[in-house]
Amino acid sequence: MTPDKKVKILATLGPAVDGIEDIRELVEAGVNIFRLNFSHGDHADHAKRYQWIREVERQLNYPLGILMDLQGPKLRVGKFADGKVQLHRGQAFRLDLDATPGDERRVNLPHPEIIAALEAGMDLLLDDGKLRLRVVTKYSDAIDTTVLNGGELSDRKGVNVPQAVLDLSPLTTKDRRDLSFGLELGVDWVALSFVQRPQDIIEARALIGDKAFLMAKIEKPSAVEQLREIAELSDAIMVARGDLGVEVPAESVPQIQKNIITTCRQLGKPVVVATQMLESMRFSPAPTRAEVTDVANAVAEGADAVMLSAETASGEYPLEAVQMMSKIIRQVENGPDYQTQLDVSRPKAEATVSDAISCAIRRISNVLPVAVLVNYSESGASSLRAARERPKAPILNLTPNLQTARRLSVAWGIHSVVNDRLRQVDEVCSTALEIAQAQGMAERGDTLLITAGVPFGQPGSTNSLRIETLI
Ligand SMILES: Nc1ncnc2c1ncn2[C@@H]1O[C@H](COP(=O)(O)OP(=O)(O)OP(=O)(O)O)[C@@H](O)[C@H]1O
Ligand SMILES: CC(=O)C(=O)O
Ligand SMILES: [K+]
Ligand SMILES: [Mg+2]
Repeated sequence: MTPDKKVKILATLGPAVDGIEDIRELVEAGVNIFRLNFSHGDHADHAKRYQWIREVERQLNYPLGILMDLQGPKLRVGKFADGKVQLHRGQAFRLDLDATPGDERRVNLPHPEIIAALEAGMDLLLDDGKLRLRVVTKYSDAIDTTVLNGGELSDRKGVNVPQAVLDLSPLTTKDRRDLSFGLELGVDWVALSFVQRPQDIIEARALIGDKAFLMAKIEKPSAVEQLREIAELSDAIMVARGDLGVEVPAESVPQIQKNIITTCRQLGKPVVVATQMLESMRFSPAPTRAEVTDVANAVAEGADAVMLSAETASGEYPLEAVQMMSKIIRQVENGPDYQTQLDVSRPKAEATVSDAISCAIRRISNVLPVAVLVNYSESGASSLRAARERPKAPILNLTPNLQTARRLSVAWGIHSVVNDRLRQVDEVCSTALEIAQAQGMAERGDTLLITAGVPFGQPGSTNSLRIETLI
Protein backbone atom coordinates (compact mmCIF):
# COMPACT_ATOMS: atom_id res chain seq x y z
CA MET A 1 0.00 0.00 0.00
CA THR A 2 1.31 3.41 -0.99
CA PRO A 3 0.79 6.05 1.68
CA ASP A 4 -1.23 8.96 0.31
CA LYS A 5 -1.34 11.22 3.37
CA LYS A 6 0.96 12.16 6.24
CA VAL A 7 -1.55 12.69 9.03
CA LYS A 8 -2.67 9.37 10.45
CA ILE A 9 -6.14 8.08 11.29
CA LEU A 10 -6.88 6.28 14.55
CA ALA A 11 -10.23 4.46 14.40
CA THR A 12 -12.12 3.00 17.35
CA LEU A 13 -13.55 -0.48 16.85
CA GLY A 14 -16.94 -1.67 18.10
CA PRO A 15 -19.97 -3.55 16.81
CA ALA A 16 -20.21 -1.39 13.66
CA VAL A 17 -17.16 -3.10 12.15
CA ASP A 18 -17.63 -6.82 11.89
CA GLY A 19 -14.91 -8.95 10.41
CA ILE A 20 -11.72 -9.00 8.42
CA GLU A 21 -13.30 -7.60 5.24
CA ASP A 22 -14.63 -4.56 7.09
CA ILE A 23 -11.26 -3.90 8.70
CA ARG A 24 -9.47 -4.21 5.39
CA GLU A 25 -11.81 -1.67 3.80
CA LEU A 26 -11.09 0.77 6.62
CA VAL A 27 -7.34 0.33 6.20
CA GLU A 28 -7.58 0.79 2.45
CA ALA A 29 -9.59 3.95 3.13
CA GLY A 30 -6.82 5.33 5.36
CA VAL A 31 -6.85 3.89 8.90
CA ASN A 32 -3.32 3.46 10.30
CA ILE A 33 -4.03 2.43 13.87
CA PHE A 34 -7.05 0.95 15.67
CA ARG A 35 -8.34 1.69 19.16
CA LEU A 36 -9.82 -1.03 21.36
CA ASN A 37 -11.80 0.83 24.03
CA PHE A 38 -11.81 -1.23 27.22
CA SER A 39 -14.70 0.89 28.57
CA HIS A 40 -16.89 -1.30 26.37
CA GLY A 41 -17.03 -4.93 25.33
CA ASP A 42 -15.42 -7.98 26.94
CA HIS A 43 -12.02 -9.59 26.52
CA ALA A 44 -13.28 -12.04 23.92
CA ASP A 45 -14.52 -9.13 21.76
CA HIS A 46 -11.19 -7.36 21.97
CA ALA A 47 -9.22 -10.52 21.24
CA LYS A 48 -11.35 -11.21 18.17
CA ARG A 49 -10.79 -7.68 16.83
CA TYR A 50 -7.09 -7.92 17.60
CA GLN A 51 -6.81 -11.05 15.47
CA TRP A 52 -8.76 -9.47 12.61
CA ILE A 53 -6.38 -6.51 12.52
CA ARG A 54 -3.31 -8.75 12.51
CA GLU A 55 -4.81 -10.80 9.70
CA VAL A 56 -5.39 -7.67 7.59
CA GLU A 57 -1.86 -6.50 8.40
CA ARG A 58 -0.58 -9.79 7.04
CA GLN A 59 -2.79 -9.74 3.96
CA LEU A 60 -1.81 -6.18 3.00
CA ASN A 61 1.77 -6.48 4.25
CA TYR A 62 1.26 -3.10 5.89
CA PRO A 63 2.10 -2.45 9.55
CA LEU A 64 -0.94 -1.49 11.64
CA GLY A 65 -0.96 -0.16 15.19
CA ILE A 66 -3.28 -1.43 17.92
CA LEU A 67 -4.00 0.81 20.89
CA MET A 68 -5.79 -0.37 24.02
CA ASP A 69 -7.60 2.46 25.78
CA LEU A 70 -8.06 1.73 29.47
CA GLN A 71 -11.27 2.82 31.14
CA GLY A 72 -9.48 4.53 34.01
CA PRO A 73 -11.14 5.85 37.17
CA LYS A 74 -14.36 7.00 35.54
CA LEU A 75 -16.64 7.89 38.47
CA ARG A 76 -20.29 6.95 38.37
CA VAL A 77 -23.40 7.35 40.55
CA GLY A 78 -25.28 4.24 41.69
CA LYS A 79 -28.76 3.11 40.68
CA PHE A 80 -32.23 4.57 41.24
CA ALA A 81 -35.33 2.71 42.45
CA ASP A 82 -37.10 3.75 39.25
CA GLY A 83 -34.04 3.76 36.99
CA LYS A 84 -34.01 7.55 36.78
CA VAL A 85 -35.14 10.79 38.42
CA GLN A 86 -35.73 14.40 37.37
CA LEU A 87 -33.64 16.97 39.23
CA HIS A 88 -34.78 20.59 39.28
CA ARG A 89 -32.75 23.78 39.58
CA GLY A 90 -32.51 24.98 43.18
CA GLN A 91 -33.47 21.72 44.89
CA ALA A 92 -31.31 19.90 47.44
CA PHE A 93 -29.75 16.57 46.47
CA ARG A 94 -27.55 14.28 48.56
CA LEU A 95 -24.82 11.87 47.40
CA ASP A 96 -23.79 9.25 49.95
CA LEU A 97 -22.13 5.91 50.57
CA ASP A 98 -25.45 4.13 51.16
CA ALA A 99 -25.82 1.45 48.48
CA THR A 100 -29.64 1.36 48.56
CA PRO A 101 -31.35 2.61 45.36
CA GLY A 102 -31.73 6.36 45.01
CA ASP A 103 -34.72 8.71 44.61
CA GLU A 104 -35.39 12.44 44.05
CA ARG A 105 -33.52 13.36 47.24
CA ARG A 106 -30.40 11.18 47.20
CA VAL A 107 -28.30 8.63 45.35
CA ASN A 108 -25.31 6.43 46.08
CA LEU A 109 -21.85 7.72 45.15
CA PRO A 110 -19.75 4.60 45.75
CA HIS A 111 -16.42 6.45 45.90
CA PRO A 112 -15.38 7.44 49.46
CA GLU A 113 -12.24 9.05 48.01
CA ILE A 114 -14.28 11.60 46.03
CA ILE A 115 -16.37 12.46 49.04
CA ALA A 116 -13.12 12.96 50.94
CA ALA A 117 -11.72 15.25 48.23
CA LEU A 118 -14.81 17.45 47.91
CA GLU A 119 -15.27 20.79 49.65
CA ALA A 120 -18.17 23.19 49.92
CA GLY A 121 -18.36 25.36 46.80
CA MET A 122 -17.05 22.69 44.40
CA ASP A 123 -19.18 21.52 41.48
CA LEU A 124 -19.99 18.00 40.36
CA LEU A 125 -20.83 17.47 36.70
CA LEU A 126 -23.03 14.52 35.86
CA ASP A 127 -23.79 12.74 32.60
CA ASP A 128 -21.06 14.41 30.48
CA GLY A 129 -21.75 17.78 32.05
CA LYS A 130 -25.48 17.91 31.40
CA LEU A 131 -26.25 18.32 35.13
CA ARG A 132 -24.35 20.47 37.62
CA LEU A 133 -24.52 20.17 41.43
CA ARG A 134 -22.75 22.48 43.90
CA VAL A 135 -21.49 21.10 47.21
CA VAL A 136 -23.09 22.89 50.18
CA THR A 137 -22.08 20.70 53.13
CA LYS A 138 -19.67 17.85 53.45
CA TYR A 139 -19.92 14.97 55.97
CA SER A 140 -17.62 11.99 56.39
CA ASP A 141 -19.98 9.71 54.44
CA ALA A 142 -22.11 12.08 52.36
CA ILE A 143 -22.36 15.46 50.67
CA ASP A 144 -25.33 17.77 50.40
CA THR A 145 -25.60 19.71 47.15
CA THR A 146 -27.79 22.27 45.44
CA VAL A 147 -28.83 21.56 41.86
CA LEU A 148 -27.53 24.32 39.57
CA ASN A 149 -28.45 22.68 36.26
CA GLY A 150 -31.20 20.08 36.49
CA GLY A 151 -32.35 17.36 34.15
CA GLU A 152 -32.81 13.64 34.03
CA LEU A 153 -30.34 11.54 35.98
CA SER A 154 -30.37 7.81 35.38
CA ASP A 155 -28.50 4.74 36.67
CA ARG A 156 -24.71 4.68 36.60
CA LYS A 157 -24.18 8.05 34.90
CA GLY A 158 -20.65 9.45 34.95
CA VAL A 159 -19.50 12.05 37.48
CA ASN A 160 -16.74 14.59 36.81
CA VAL A 161 -15.22 16.76 39.53
CA PRO A 162 -13.02 19.22 37.65
CA GLN A 163 -11.91 21.24 40.68
CA ALA A 164 -10.63 18.37 42.80
CA VAL A 165 -7.37 16.47 42.50
CA LEU A 166 -8.59 13.03 43.48
CA ASP A 167 -6.49 10.57 45.33
CA LEU A 168 -7.15 7.90 42.74
CA SER A 169 -4.68 5.70 40.98
CA PRO A 170 -5.19 6.13 37.23
CA LEU A 171 -5.22 2.33 37.10
CA THR A 172 -8.24 0.66 38.71
CA THR A 173 -8.45 -3.05 39.47
CA LYS A 174 -10.30 -3.52 36.18
CA ASP A 175 -7.59 -1.55 34.36
CA ARG A 176 -4.87 -3.77 35.78
CA ARG A 177 -6.71 -6.90 34.68
CA ASP A 178 -7.37 -5.41 31.24
CA LEU A 179 -3.76 -4.26 30.94
CA SER A 180 -2.26 -7.67 31.54
CA PHE A 181 -4.74 -9.14 29.08
CA GLY A 182 -3.89 -6.53 26.44
CA LEU A 183 -0.14 -6.84 26.88
CA GLU A 184 -0.44 -10.60 26.62
CA LEU A 185 -2.40 -10.13 23.40
CA GLY A 186 0.39 -7.90 22.07
CA VAL A 187 -1.06 -4.39 21.80
CA ASP A 188 1.39 -1.76 20.58
CA TRP A 189 0.04 1.17 22.58
CA VAL A 190 -1.67 1.64 25.92
CA ALA A 191 -3.74 4.81 26.43
CA LEU A 192 -4.06 5.96 30.01
CA SER A 193 -7.35 7.73 30.85
CA PHE A 194 -7.78 10.60 33.36
CA VAL A 195 -4.08 11.16 33.94
CA GLN A 196 -3.76 13.71 36.75
CA ARG A 197 -0.04 13.98 37.41
CA PRO A 198 3.36 12.93 36.04
CA GLN A 199 3.57 10.24 38.72
CA ASP A 200 0.61 8.48 37.07
CA ILE A 201 2.74 7.89 33.99
CA ILE A 202 5.65 6.61 36.04
CA GLU A 203 3.36 4.10 37.78
CA ALA A 204 1.83 2.89 34.52
CA ARG A 205 5.27 2.60 32.92
CA ALA A 206 6.42 0.41 35.78
CA LEU A 207 3.63 -2.05 34.93
CA ILE A 208 3.97 -1.86 31.16
CA GLY A 209 7.76 -1.84 30.88
CA ASP A 210 8.84 -1.91 27.25
CA LYS A 211 6.00 -4.19 26.17
CA ALA A 212 4.04 -1.28 24.69
CA PHE A 213 4.27 2.46 24.14
CA LEU A 214 2.27 4.69 26.44
CA MET A 215 -0.16 7.42 25.38
CA ALA A 216 -1.35 9.88 28.03
CA LYS A 217 -4.92 11.12 27.55
CA ILE A 218 -5.26 14.75 28.51
CA GLU A 219 -8.77 15.11 29.91
CA LYS A 220 -8.20 16.62 33.39
CA PRO A 221 -7.31 20.24 34.19
CA SER A 222 -4.40 19.11 36.37
CA ALA A 223 -2.96 17.23 33.37
CA VAL A 224 -3.28 20.37 31.25
CA GLU A 225 -1.32 22.28 33.90
CA GLN A 226 1.46 19.70 34.00
CA LEU A 227 1.38 18.89 30.32
CA ARG A 228 5.06 19.30 29.61
CA GLU A 229 6.23 16.91 32.31
CA ILE A 230 3.53 14.40 31.41
CA ALA A 231 4.44 14.56 27.72
CA GLU A 232 8.14 14.14 28.49
CA LEU A 233 7.36 10.91 30.37
CA SER A 234 4.93 9.57 27.72
CA ASP A 235 5.44 8.27 24.19
CA ALA A 236 2.46 10.21 22.85
CA ILE A 237 -0.44 12.41 23.92
CA MET A 238 -4.15 12.31 23.14
CA VAL A 239 -6.29 15.45 23.33
CA ALA A 240 -9.33 13.61 24.76
CA ARG A 241 -11.84 16.38 24.10
CA GLY A 242 -14.88 14.42 25.34
CA ASP A 243 -14.06 14.42 29.03
CA LEU A 244 -11.79 17.47 28.69
CA GLY A 245 -14.77 19.54 27.51
CA VAL A 246 -16.63 18.61 30.71
CA GLU A 247 -13.68 19.12 33.03
CA VAL A 248 -12.84 22.58 31.66
CA PRO A 249 -15.25 25.07 30.02
CA ALA A 250 -15.96 23.78 26.51
CA GLU A 251 -14.90 27.12 25.02
CA SER A 252 -11.36 26.70 26.31
CA VAL A 253 -10.86 23.34 24.53
CA PRO A 254 -9.69 24.82 21.18
CA GLN A 255 -6.91 26.83 22.83
CA ILE A 256 -5.85 23.88 24.98
CA GLN A 257 -5.76 21.71 21.85
CA LYS A 258 -3.45 24.22 20.13
CA ASN A 259 -1.15 24.43 23.16
CA ILE A 260 -0.95 20.66 23.50
CA ILE A 261 -0.07 20.27 19.82
CA THR A 262 2.64 22.93 20.08
CA THR A 263 4.18 21.35 23.18
CA CYS A 264 4.14 17.88 21.67
CA ARG A 265 5.77 19.10 18.48
CA GLN A 266 8.53 20.75 20.48
CA LEU A 267 9.17 17.49 22.28
CA GLY A 268 8.81 15.36 19.17
CA LYS A 269 6.00 13.32 20.75
CA PRO A 270 3.12 12.24 18.52
CA VAL A 271 -0.18 13.97 19.34
CA VAL A 272 -3.68 12.69 18.54
CA VAL A 273 -6.76 14.93 18.40
CA ALA A 274 -9.81 12.93 19.49
CA THR A 275 -13.57 12.90 19.96
CA GLN A 276 -16.59 14.19 18.08
CA MET A 277 -14.54 14.93 14.98
CA LEU A 278 -17.22 13.69 12.56
CA GLU A 279 -19.85 12.98 15.21
CA SER A 280 -22.90 13.52 13.00
CA MET A 281 -21.65 10.75 10.69
CA ARG A 282 -22.87 8.23 13.28
CA PHE A 283 -26.28 8.64 11.65
CA SER A 284 -25.56 10.51 8.44
CA PRO A 285 -23.37 9.68 5.43
CA ALA A 286 -22.25 13.33 5.24
CA PRO A 287 -20.62 15.40 7.99
CA THR A 288 -21.51 18.96 8.97
CA ARG A 289 -19.38 21.82 7.64
CA ALA A 290 -18.28 22.52 11.19
CA GLU A 291 -16.96 18.97 11.59
CA VAL A 292 -15.06 19.12 8.30
CA THR A 293 -13.52 22.38 9.48
CA ASP A 294 -12.61 20.84 12.85
CA VAL A 295 -10.69 17.98 11.20
CA ALA A 296 -9.02 20.40 8.77
CA ASN A 297 -7.97 22.68 11.62
CA ALA A 298 -6.44 19.84 13.63
CA VAL A 299 -4.43 18.86 10.55
CA ALA A 300 -3.36 22.45 9.88
CA GLU A 301 -2.30 22.86 13.52
CA GLY A 302 0.20 20.05 13.00
CA ALA A 303 -1.45 17.06 14.71
CA ASP A 304 0.08 13.65 14.02
CA ALA A 305 -3.25 11.85 13.98
CA VAL A 306 -6.98 12.40 14.19
CA MET A 307 -9.35 9.95 15.84
CA LEU A 308 -12.77 8.50 15.09
CA SER A 309 -14.79 7.21 18.08
CA ALA A 310 -18.46 6.26 17.84
CA GLU A 311 -18.32 7.11 14.12
CA THR A 312 -16.48 3.84 13.48
CA ALA A 313 -17.33 1.95 16.72
CA SER A 314 -21.10 2.07 16.67
CA GLY A 315 -22.10 4.40 13.83
CA GLU A 316 -23.98 3.55 10.66
CA TYR A 317 -21.28 4.86 8.29
CA PRO A 318 -17.86 3.76 9.53
CA LEU A 319 -16.32 3.44 6.04
CA GLU A 320 -17.73 6.76 4.86
CA ALA A 321 -16.36 8.44 8.00
CA VAL A 322 -12.83 7.16 7.30
CA GLN A 323 -13.07 8.08 3.62
CA MET A 324 -14.24 11.57 4.54
CA MET A 325 -11.45 12.01 7.07
CA SER A 326 -8.85 10.92 4.50
CA LYS A 327 -10.23 13.36 1.96
CA ILE A 328 -10.10 16.26 4.41
CA ILE A 329 -6.54 15.38 5.42
CA ARG A 330 -5.32 15.15 1.83
CA GLN A 331 -7.04 18.39 0.91
CA VAL A 332 -5.26 20.31 3.69
CA GLU A 333 -1.90 18.61 3.12
CA ASN A 334 -1.99 19.42 -0.59
CA GLY A 335 -3.21 22.96 -0.03
CA PRO A 336 -0.97 25.97 -0.50
CA ASP A 337 -0.60 26.91 3.18
CA TYR A 338 0.06 23.62 4.93
CA GLN A 339 3.83 23.47 4.56
CA THR A 340 4.23 27.19 5.24
CA GLN A 341 2.14 26.90 8.40
CA LEU A 342 4.18 23.94 9.63
CA ASP A 343 7.43 25.74 8.80
CA VAL A 344 6.41 28.83 10.75
CA SER A 345 5.60 26.75 13.83
CA ARG A 346 8.59 24.44 13.51
CA PRO A 347 10.30 23.81 16.85
CA LYS A 348 13.89 24.92 17.25
CA ALA A 349 16.57 22.36 16.48
CA GLU A 350 18.67 21.19 19.41
CA ALA A 351 22.47 20.96 19.30
CA THR A 352 22.52 17.28 18.34
CA VAL A 353 23.84 15.41 15.33
CA SER A 354 20.39 14.15 14.36
CA ASP A 355 18.84 17.63 14.47
CA ALA A 356 21.78 18.94 12.45
CA ILE A 357 21.03 16.32 9.81
CA SER A 358 17.38 17.33 9.83
CA CYS A 359 18.39 20.94 9.16
CA ALA A 360 20.60 19.77 6.30
CA ILE A 361 17.69 17.81 4.86
CA ARG A 362 15.59 20.96 4.87
CA ARG A 363 18.28 22.93 3.00
CA ILE A 364 18.77 20.15 0.47
CA SER A 365 15.02 19.94 -0.10
CA ASN A 366 15.03 23.61 -1.11
CA VAL A 367 17.60 22.88 -3.83
CA LEU A 368 16.63 19.38 -5.02
CA PRO A 369 13.12 17.98 -5.38
CA VAL A 370 13.39 15.24 -2.76
CA ALA A 371 10.82 12.45 -3.23
CA VAL A 372 11.41 10.43 -0.06
CA LEU A 373 13.45 10.61 3.12
CA VAL A 374 14.62 7.15 4.04
CA ASN A 375 15.73 6.54 7.59
CA TYR A 376 17.00 3.32 9.06
CA SER A 377 15.89 2.97 12.67
CA GLU A 378 15.60 0.06 15.06
CA SER A 379 13.75 1.78 17.89
CA GLY A 380 12.05 4.37 15.69
CA ALA A 381 13.45 7.25 17.75
CA SER A 382 15.36 8.84 14.89
CA SER A 383 12.41 8.59 12.51
CA LEU A 384 10.23 10.31 15.10
CA ARG A 385 12.87 13.00 15.38
CA ALA A 386 12.76 13.45 11.61
CA ALA A 387 8.95 13.64 11.69
CA ARG A 388 9.18 16.41 14.28
CA GLU A 389 10.54 18.60 11.47
CA ARG A 390 7.39 17.99 9.41
CA PRO A 391 9.46 17.67 6.20
CA LYS A 392 7.92 18.11 2.78
CA ALA A 393 8.82 14.59 1.64
CA PRO A 394 7.34 11.50 3.32
CA ILE A 395 9.57 9.47 5.62
CA LEU A 396 10.22 5.84 4.74
CA ASN A 397 11.23 4.17 8.00
CA LEU A 398 13.21 1.00 7.41
CA THR A 399 13.36 -1.11 10.51
CA PRO A 400 14.22 -4.70 11.36
CA ASN A 401 11.66 -4.52 14.13
CA LEU A 402 7.94 -5.15 13.46
CA GLN A 403 7.04 -3.68 16.84
CA THR A 404 8.72 -0.39 15.89
CA ALA A 405 6.81 -0.30 12.62
CA ARG A 406 3.51 -0.83 14.42
CA ARG A 407 4.24 1.77 17.09
CA LEU A 408 5.14 4.43 14.52
CA SER A 409 1.79 3.95 12.79
CA VAL A 410 0.46 6.88 14.82
CA ALA A 411 3.26 9.29 13.89
CA TRP A 412 3.04 12.03 11.29
CA GLY A 413 4.46 11.25 7.84
CA ILE A 414 6.17 7.96 8.68
CA HIS A 415 5.62 4.90 6.52
CA SER A 416 7.42 1.86 7.91
CA VAL A 417 8.69 -1.17 6.10
CA VAL A 418 10.14 -4.08 8.02
CA ASN A 419 13.37 -5.34 6.59
CA ASP A 420 15.99 -7.32 8.41
CA ARG A 421 18.54 -7.83 5.66
CA LEU A 422 20.30 -4.50 6.15
CA ARG A 423 23.76 -4.72 7.57
CA GLN A 424 25.87 -2.05 5.91
CA VAL A 425 25.33 1.42 4.57
CA ASP A 426 25.60 0.32 0.96
CA GLU A 427 22.91 -2.23 1.56
CA VAL A 428 20.72 0.41 3.12
CA CYS A 429 21.07 2.55 0.01
CA SER A 430 20.32 -0.13 -2.54
CA THR A 431 17.57 -1.61 -0.38
CA ALA A 432 16.10 1.83 0.26
CA LEU A 433 15.87 2.57 -3.46
CA GLU A 434 14.31 -0.81 -4.11
CA ILE A 435 11.76 -0.51 -1.33
CA ALA A 436 10.83 3.10 -2.09
CA GLN A 437 10.10 2.07 -5.66
CA ALA A 438 8.22 -1.08 -4.67
CA GLN A 439 6.11 0.95 -2.23
CA GLY A 440 5.18 3.36 -4.99
CA MET A 441 6.86 6.24 -3.17
CA ALA A 442 9.52 6.97 -5.80
CA GLU A 443 10.14 6.46 -9.49
CA ARG A 444 13.11 6.62 -11.85
CA GLY A 445 14.88 9.96 -11.73
CA ASP A 446 13.69 10.78 -8.21
CA THR A 447 16.07 12.00 -5.53
CA LEU A 448 16.08 10.18 -2.18
CA LEU A 449 17.81 11.27 1.00
CA ILE A 450 18.99 8.35 3.06
CA THR A 451 19.94 8.68 6.72
CA ALA A 452 21.27 6.09 9.12
CA GLY A 453 23.44 5.69 12.18
CA VAL A 454 26.73 3.99 11.35
CA PRO A 455 28.21 1.66 12.24
CA PHE A 456 25.10 -0.48 12.30
CA GLY A 457 23.98 -2.55 15.21
CA GLN A 458 25.18 0.05 17.72
CA PRO A 459 22.57 2.11 19.43
CA GLY A 460 23.00 5.80 18.82
CA SER A 461 21.64 8.60 16.79
CA THR A 462 21.63 9.12 13.08
CA ASN A 463 24.97 10.42 11.86
CA SER A 464 25.09 9.98 8.10
CA LEU A 465 23.23 11.42 5.15
CA ARG A 466 23.42 10.24 1.53
CA ILE A 467 21.83 11.66 -1.57
CA GLU A 468 20.83 9.02 -4.12
CA THR A 469 19.01 9.15 -7.43
CA LEU A 470 16.81 6.32 -8.49
CA ILE A 471 18.02 5.12 -11.90
N1 LIG B 1 -16.57 -1.88 21.88
C1 LIG B 1 -17.73 -1.22 21.88
N2 LIG B 1 -18.88 -1.87 22.05
C2 LIG B 1 -20.06 -1.23 22.04
N3 LIG B 1 -20.20 0.09 21.88
C3 LIG B 1 -19.10 0.80 21.72
C4 LIG B 1 -17.79 0.19 21.72
N4 LIG B 1 -16.91 1.16 21.58
C5 LIG B 1 -17.59 2.31 21.50
N5 LIG B 1 -18.91 2.10 21.56
C6 LIG B 1 -19.97 3.10 21.47
O1 LIG B 1 -19.48 4.29 20.87
C7 LIG B 1 -19.57 5.39 21.77
C8 LIG B 1 -18.38 6.32 21.63
O2 LIG B 1 -17.19 5.60 21.71
P1 LIG B 1 -16.00 6.03 22.64
O3 LIG B 1 -14.93 5.04 22.38
O4 LIG B 1 -15.69 7.47 22.46
O5 LIG B 1 -16.58 5.73 24.09
P2 LIG B 1 -16.96 6.53 25.42
O6 LIG B 1 -18.12 5.85 26.04
O7 LIG B 1 -17.06 7.96 25.11
O8 LIG B 1 -15.80 6.13 26.35
P3 LIG B 1 -14.45 6.78 26.86
O9 LIG B 1 -14.81 7.97 27.69
O10 LIG B 1 -13.92 5.64 27.64
O11 LIG B 1 -13.65 7.10 25.64
C9 LIG B 1 -19.70 4.75 23.15
O12 LIG B 1 -20.32 5.58 24.08
C10 LIG B 1 -20.48 3.50 22.85
O13 LIG B 1 -21.86 3.78 22.78
C1 LIG C 1 -11.35 9.71 24.06
C2 LIG C 1 -11.80 10.12 25.39
O1 LIG C 1 -11.66 9.42 26.36
C3 LIG C 1 -12.43 11.41 25.54
O2 LIG C 1 -12.49 12.18 24.58
O3 LIG C 1 -12.85 11.72 26.66
K1 LIG D 1 -11.60 4.51 27.66
MG1 LIG E 1 -12.48 10.23 28.12
